[in-house]
Amino acid sequence: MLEVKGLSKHFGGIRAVDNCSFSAEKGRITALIGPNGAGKTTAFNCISRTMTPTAGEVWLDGERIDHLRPHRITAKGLSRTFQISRNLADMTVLENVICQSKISGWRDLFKPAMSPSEIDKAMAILDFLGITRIAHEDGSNLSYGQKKLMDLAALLMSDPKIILLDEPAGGVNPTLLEEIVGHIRALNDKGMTVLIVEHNMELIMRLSHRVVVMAQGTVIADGTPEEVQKNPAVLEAYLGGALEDAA
Ligand SMILES: Nc1ncnc2c1ncn2[C@@H]1O[C@H](COP(=O)(O)OP(=O)(O)OP(=O)(O)O)[C@@H](O)[C@H]1O
Repeated sequence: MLEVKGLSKHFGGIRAVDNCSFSAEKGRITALIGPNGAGKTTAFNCISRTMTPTAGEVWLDGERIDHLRPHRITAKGLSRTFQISRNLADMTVLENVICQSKISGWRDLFKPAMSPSEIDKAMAILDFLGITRIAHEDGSNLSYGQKKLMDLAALLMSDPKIILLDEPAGGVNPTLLEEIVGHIRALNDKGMTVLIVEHNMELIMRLSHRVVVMAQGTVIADGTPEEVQKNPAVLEAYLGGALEDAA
């Protein structure tokens, strides 16, 4: 279980994340939603320690992890994707998957580029995601959606027990979106804990077991998809009524 306690990240006078507490239960899919600028990505950055929090604690399976460096957090079993796909220039998908998964600790940079066991593992992951056909494609030739799948493959190389997905469906066509949903479900069925930031409300409402809602840096609601959809504070935060439309 991932527990976030009193997490804050301030940028000068901007309280991007302000005393937030929530958890992602083991084996469940938890969504972190909220309007633009609510602080979701900043919270992800603090949890995965790509940013140093101003205050607060992050616990993973009873162990405090907020003081650890990102590669140590990955080694503890927490991995994340980024909103913008990361793609290493002039590398194939297979090379990207292996190398991206290595950019976690500087010592790894001195290991041989790709060991046979890593290639086997990466190919098995590409197979699971149904993208072995693009294994030897140049990463820069991929569609936006294929890059999202490549990122997911790189994430799985570290054998995570919890994955943080930052907008996995953003900018993806409807067919691929269903594929990505299927993969997230399949991973969750295998016991993987998922914390997901996503703007696609319809997707969030049918995929998540639990939804945490942020607005202006704070948690304003936390409950089942049905509960948060009816919550007046949530509807107020989404002034356009996007949640009602998704219901
Ligand atoms: N490095 C930074 N320096 C200053 N302000 C920042 C920085 N990163 C984020 N912010 C501000 O913090 C607030 C929260 O941003 P954040 O990106 O975490 O929100 P979000 O909920 O992920 O938004 P979106 O859904 O649009 O991606 C915003 O006001 C943003 O402008």
